[in-house]
This record gives sequence, structure tokens and C-alpha cells, in this order.
Amino acid sequence: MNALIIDGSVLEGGGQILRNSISLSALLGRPISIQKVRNGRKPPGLKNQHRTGIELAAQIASARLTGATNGSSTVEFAPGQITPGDYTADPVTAGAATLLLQISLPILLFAPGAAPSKLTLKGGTNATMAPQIDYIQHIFLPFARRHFGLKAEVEVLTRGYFPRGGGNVLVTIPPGVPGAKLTAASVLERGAITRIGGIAHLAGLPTHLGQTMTDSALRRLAQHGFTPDAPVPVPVEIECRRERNDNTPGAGSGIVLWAELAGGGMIGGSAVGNKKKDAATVGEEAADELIKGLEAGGCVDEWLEDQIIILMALAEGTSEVRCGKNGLQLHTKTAIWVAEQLTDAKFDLTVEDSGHTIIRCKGIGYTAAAPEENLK
Ligand SMILES: Nc1ncnc2c1ncn2[C@@H]1O[C@H](COP(=O)(O)OP(=O)(O)OP(=O)(O)O)[C@@H](O)[C@H]1O
Repeated sequence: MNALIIDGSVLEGGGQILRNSISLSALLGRPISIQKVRNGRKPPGLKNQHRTGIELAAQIASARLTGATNGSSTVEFAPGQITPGDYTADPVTAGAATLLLQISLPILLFAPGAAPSKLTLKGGTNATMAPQIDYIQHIFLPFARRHFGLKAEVEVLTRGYFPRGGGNVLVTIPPGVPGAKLTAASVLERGAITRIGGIAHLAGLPTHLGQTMTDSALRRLAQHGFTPDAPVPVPVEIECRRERNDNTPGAGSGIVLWAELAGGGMIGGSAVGNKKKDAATVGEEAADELIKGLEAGGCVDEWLEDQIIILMALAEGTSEVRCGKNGLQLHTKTAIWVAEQLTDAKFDLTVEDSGHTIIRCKGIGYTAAAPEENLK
């Protein structure tokens, strides 16, 4: 079969095109040639962290991989048999473990087998420009479980912070059942906030910084009326978690907040600490991000928006999700574009008078039973 050419410079032109197209290529058994890799980034080309993810996907899908070297602008991925099992990926740097999950999870979801697959993902658990691992545990997975029927568990064994990395995350994915499909999600009702949860985490730093992040986030949320004492009370619980020094290679901190909405929506807000930022600012930044997401009025935040596109494309039936009123993110448009290149999923975008976009997608009802039937 000729390789399908994927133009890596389209729209966002970043690493997510690689992850989504390779996951779909593996599932569909469709060879792809990704050209102009990360052409929208400076410098363009493959980075270590993306290469690690692609190599992991190639292992899982017994793929023939060419061009997967750092700096490369063309990557060819010719998938073979998907084999469930135990896999380890290590970017060595503090590259995001969660982005290794983003490329590999969809592939393993459907792999029939006798035992669960286990992914050991190393690197950064709480990096910038990527979901923090707590975002995956408390926002992405609960949403995907509830609305798409996705089954996977994530356990953080060791946190890894920039620049040392060294995190260790164990992901358990139950064996796929032959013929089983993801269910279509319908998340249109933007209900009230039922609860705001959060985790402020740190390692190798004074313990009180965790409380400072927490207190400043609570204060900011309260200023916007998100407090148990407000006329419309909102339960808010932020856990403070200091990792043991002997279980974390470097030092670092961060905070992830999430609002659970009636109707099944989830909105997140987060921030990662660094040496130049005081802990109170980190807490405020996360709260501000959460408040901004809540004010956008959608059922998903700006990141969940792009992360669920691949699930919508694979699910059986028509998914529909109400997004914020500020227009779709470029990442989301890019993920839709990739899904349309590789699958027959049909996306339809409706912009309401209020400015909210509803994404509808008639998914392909992917099943591992007969991959060729899923082909575009
Ligand atoms: N603060 C955040 N919270 C949750 N998810 C995030 C956050 N920031 C980024 N993400 C997610 O991380 C992914 C980043 O994709 P993107 O292509 O920008 O990154 P990348 O692979 O690091 O590549 P590049 O280096 O090319 O930017 C997207 O799926 C996005 O939704």
C-alpha cells in the first residue's frame, strides 16, 4: 500500500500532528509519510521527545520506521501487527511523559490480548506546554472514561520535573475486547459547577511552598465567587502533595485544578513552578486559567478540546461536544484535519449565536477485529 502523505506544516504545524497521525496509522494499518515535520516550530524537525514517542508507537505496532532521527523533517511509518504487552519509553530528558501517552494510548486501547498492557513512561511528569500527569488523571481520563467508555489507569510512581526529568508513570490498559468500540460522547449541557478539585505538588523544595500555591489559588477562586461560602456554594478541595526527596530525582512544583460540571463537562487550569516564579504566582496562574476556561462557557477546556478529537473519530456513532465561546483552538482544528486525512470520520462545526462551537463527529466505529474495514 502506498504511504499516505501527511503535511506536518499544516495549521499548528507542531508535534501533535505526528502523534495523532501515527496513532491512526497504527490502528488502521495504513502506512504514512509525514513531511515538513513540525514546520510551524522554530527550529522545525523532529525533537528528542517526539522521536521517543514515535519509537514507542513503532514498537507497539511492529512498524517499519525511517527518518526518526533528531532534526529530521520526514518520517515514514509503516505499521504492522499491534501487540499488546509491556512497553517502556524514556526520553532521557524532562520531555513530557504525558505526550508519550498521547501517541501510545489509542493504539493499545483496542489490542486484544489475555492480559492488560502496561506502559512505563519516563521523563517529565509535570512539564510545561503539555498536560501535567495530574491533568491526565483527573481531567482527561475521567472525561474519556465517562463519555467514550475508554478504560485505562495511570499511576505516578515518581514525579519528574524540568530539567532533570526522571519521572516514572505506570499506565495500565485492559486488553481490548474483539469487536468492542468506543462509545460516542454527547456533552452539550453546560451545567453548574459541582466541585472544584486540585493538586498542588512539589519535590525537593520547602514544604510550605505547596501551601502557598494552594492558598493563593483558593484566594483567587474565592474572589470570583468559587468558594463554599458563596451565595451559590462551590465545594473546593485542593490537596497538597509533597513527594519524598528520596523518590524524586530533581526539584520542582506545580498545581492542577479542575472543575467538574453537571452534565459531564470538565474544565482544567494549571501552572508549573520555576525558579523565577514565586509559589503564590503559580497558584494564581492556575486559578486564572481555570476561571478563564469556566468563563468560556464550554463543557471542555481548550486542551481537552483537541485531545478528544481522535476519540470522536474512532467512536461508534455521532459525538457532540460543546466548546468555549472563543472559537476552536488551532490544535483542535489540526487534530480534526489529521483525523480527516486518515479516516472517514465526518466532522461538522456549528458556531452558535453565543459564539460557542459545537463539534459533531460521525465516528468510524473502529474495532480491532478487522482493521482493513476501518480504512478510509
Ligand atoms: N496546560 C495544558 N494543559 C493540558 N494540556 C495541555 C496544556 N498545554 C498543552 N497541552 C496539550 O499538549 C499537546 C501539545 O501539542 P503540541 O503539538 O503543541 O506540542 P508538542 O508535541 O510539544 O510539539 P511542539 O514542540 O511541536 O509544540 C496538546 O494536545 C495540548 O492540548
